[in-house]
Amino acid sequence: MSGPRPVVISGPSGAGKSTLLKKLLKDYKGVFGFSVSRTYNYHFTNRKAMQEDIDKGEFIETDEFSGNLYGTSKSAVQDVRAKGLICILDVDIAGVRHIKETNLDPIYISIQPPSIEVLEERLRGRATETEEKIQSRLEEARTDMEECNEPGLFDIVIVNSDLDEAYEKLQSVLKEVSLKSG
Ligand SMILES: Nc1ncnc2c1ncn2[C@@H]1O[C@H](COP(=O)(O)OP(=O)(O)OP(=O)(O)O)[C@@H](O)[C@H]1O
Repeated sequence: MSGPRPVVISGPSGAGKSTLLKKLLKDYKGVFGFSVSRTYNYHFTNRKAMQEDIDKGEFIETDEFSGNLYGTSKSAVQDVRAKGLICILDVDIAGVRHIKETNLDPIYISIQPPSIEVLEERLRGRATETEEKIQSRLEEARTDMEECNEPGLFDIVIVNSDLDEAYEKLQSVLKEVSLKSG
């Protein structure tokens, strides 16, 4: 498969994934791409077709919302790659494990907060979540912070303490493994 390898970005909510990705997209315009999610509504035949594709393992992630099924298919990721763009996949750790079972061969990067306390501050500072949501995110973060060090799961774990330093690291990892291969 020609084209640059996709990049998986994972890590707890509030660790700084969007902040880092935003900088990356601004500094490297036209280098990155996102796979377009396919949406199937409640219409029976569409939904059935999507379910069949899910059963065949064609999707790397799916979600259901208001009776609609959403998903990112493997072919959508390959389409981005075929265009010579680095496909960014922002997924949770379950998504990482799922992608490992495919032949997509991405680079796996985990973005971690320096500590759970700092993460909590950032989540509160962002002021986008209810208290209940903050608590459930912190709970999920504890698991994520442990699992990210599992041998072989991520190619690199970047601790986002100082934003500029974390961004430098992210760029250098991408330059080493992906930015050059397009
Ligand atoms: N290095 C940093 N130092 C201080 N604040 C930071 C740093 N990185 C990100 N932040 C701030 O922390 C908050 C959470 O960051 P961000 O929204 O990028 O997280 P995220 O990982 O994308 O979360 P989600 O998965 O919920 O989208 C934001 O308000 C952001 O401005």
